[in-house]
Amino acid sequence: MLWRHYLVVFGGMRSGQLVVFGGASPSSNRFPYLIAGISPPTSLSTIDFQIWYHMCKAGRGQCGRALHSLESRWEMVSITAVARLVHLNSSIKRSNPNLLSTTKPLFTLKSSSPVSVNSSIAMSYDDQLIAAKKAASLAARLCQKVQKGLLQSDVQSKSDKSPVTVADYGSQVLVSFVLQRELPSQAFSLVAEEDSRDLRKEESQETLRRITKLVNDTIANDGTYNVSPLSEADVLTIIDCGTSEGGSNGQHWVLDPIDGTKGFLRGDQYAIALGLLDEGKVVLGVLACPNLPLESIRSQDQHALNKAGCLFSAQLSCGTYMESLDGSPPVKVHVSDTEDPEEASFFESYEAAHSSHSLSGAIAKKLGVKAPPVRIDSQAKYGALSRGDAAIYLRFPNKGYREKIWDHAAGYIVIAEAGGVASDAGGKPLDFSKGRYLDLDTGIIVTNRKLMPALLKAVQDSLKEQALPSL
Ligand SMILES: Nc1ncnc2c1ncn2[C@@H]1O[C@H](COP(=O)(O)O)[C@@H](OP(=O)(O)O)[C@H]1O
Ligand SMILES: [Mg+2]
Repeated sequence: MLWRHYLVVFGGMRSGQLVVFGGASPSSNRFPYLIAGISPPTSLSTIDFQIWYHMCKAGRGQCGRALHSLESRWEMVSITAVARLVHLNSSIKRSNPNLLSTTKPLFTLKSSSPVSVNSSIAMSYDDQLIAAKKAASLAARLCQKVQKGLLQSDVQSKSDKSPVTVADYGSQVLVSFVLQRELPSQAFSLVAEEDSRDLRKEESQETLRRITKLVNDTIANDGTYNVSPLSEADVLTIIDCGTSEGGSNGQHWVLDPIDGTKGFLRGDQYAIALGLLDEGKVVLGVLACPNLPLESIRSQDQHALNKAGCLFSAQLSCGTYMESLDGSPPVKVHVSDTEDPEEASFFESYEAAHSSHSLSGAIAKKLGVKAPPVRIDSQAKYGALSRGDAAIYLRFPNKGYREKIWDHAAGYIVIAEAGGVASDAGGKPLDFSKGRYLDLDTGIIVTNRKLMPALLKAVQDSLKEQALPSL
C-alpha cells in the first residue's frame, strides 16, 4: 500500500520562522527516522525546497548533517505549523495529485519543546538501501555486457599480478556515481578495491576510453540520470573516490566492484558486493550475482537453473531478501536450519589458491558432512548460503594472507540477517572497524547458529592436527 511509509514531523514557529524539532515514523515497526534541529532555510510553502537537518543517531546522540532533496523520494504533502506528513515511499510521485491532497496532520503536538531522542529507537538505512540496490543493479548490467563479449584487451594485470577488467573499473565508477547522485546530502566515503593508478599510464589510454564508453552507455540506457556524458578525467576521479581508509568512525561504503574476477573471466560466478559500515559495524549489504540461478543451485531442474541473476539485500534488524536482477518482488530468505551435518553440504572457493581445499575437506569429514564440497567464486557463496543452498561456508587462505573488508562486508550482513553467523576460525565475529583489512589470520567460517558449535569444534580440532607435524 502506498501509505506504508510516512514520517511525522514535529515543529513550531520560532521568531517568525518555522522550526521542526523532530520526527519519527510510526508507520512501521522499524521507526526509521528520528530527526532533530531542522532549520528550513527558505520558503516552506512549496514542495521544491531542500531541507538541512541533523539526523540523530538513535542511542548515541551523535548528529550527522544531511541534506535531503524533497524532489524525488520525499514528498512533502504540506507544512503549516505543527505536525506534518511526509511520504518516504519512492513510488509516490508528484505526478499523482490524488496522493498529495492529504494535508491533515495525523496528530498535533502541543508542546513546543524539542522532541527528545529515545535511545531504544533503531536507526534506519532505508534510503541508503534503495541507493545501494540501484547502484549494484546498474553495475551488474555493465558487467553482464562485458562478460558476454569479453576481449583479451579488456583484461589487465594489476601490480599484485591479479587480473582486473574494464568491468571492475566500470562497476566501481557506476556504484560510486549512483550513490553520490542518490544520496547527495550525505558525506561520501567509499572503501573500494580499485584505484586509477594503472589506468593513468600511457599504455592504458584505450582501456580508459573503453571504460568511459561502457559507463556512459550504461547510464544512458538506464535513463534515470539526465547528465552529460562523463569524461575520461571524470572516470579517473570517480574511481579514486574509493580510496577511503574506512575505520570505526562515521559511515563508509565498502565495495568490491567485481568480487570473483577469476570466476568472471571463466564465465562463472561473480558478485558486485556493496556494504555500508556505521561506526565500524556493517549495517546494510547488497550482493548482485548476475550468474547465480534464481532457484537453489542444488535444483535438478535444468530449466530453472538457466534463469539467473539474483540481488540479495539486507539491512540491520530487517532481514535478508532476494529478488531477481530484472526486478521481481523481493522474498525473505533464511539460512538452512539443519542441525545434522550428514544433511549439510558446504561451499568453498573455486580457486584452491584462495582457500585450502584439503583443510576444509578434513573439517567437513570430522564434522560428519557426507556431501562433496560445492566450489563457487565470490560472495555469491554468502548469497546462496543465505537462502539455504548449502549449510556451511569454509575459507582458509594461506598463512599471512590479509582479508580485505570488501570481500566480506556485504556477505556478512546478508548471512547474519538471514539467521546465520559468520566468524573467524576461533569463533570471534569479524571486525570491520580496523580499516581496509580484516584483522584476522585464521580463516572464516559461516553456518547457522545451531551447527556453529559443532563446526567450531571440528575446525579447532583440525587446525590442531594440521599443526602437529610441525611441532
Ligand atoms: N591468495 C589468496 N587467498 C585468499 N583470498 C584471495 C587470495 N588472492 C585473492 N583473494 C581474494 O579472493 C577473492 C575471491 O574470493 P573467492 O575465492 O571466494 O572467489 C578475490 O576477490 P577479487 O576477485 O575481487 O579480487 C580476492 O580478494
Ligand atoms: Mg573480492
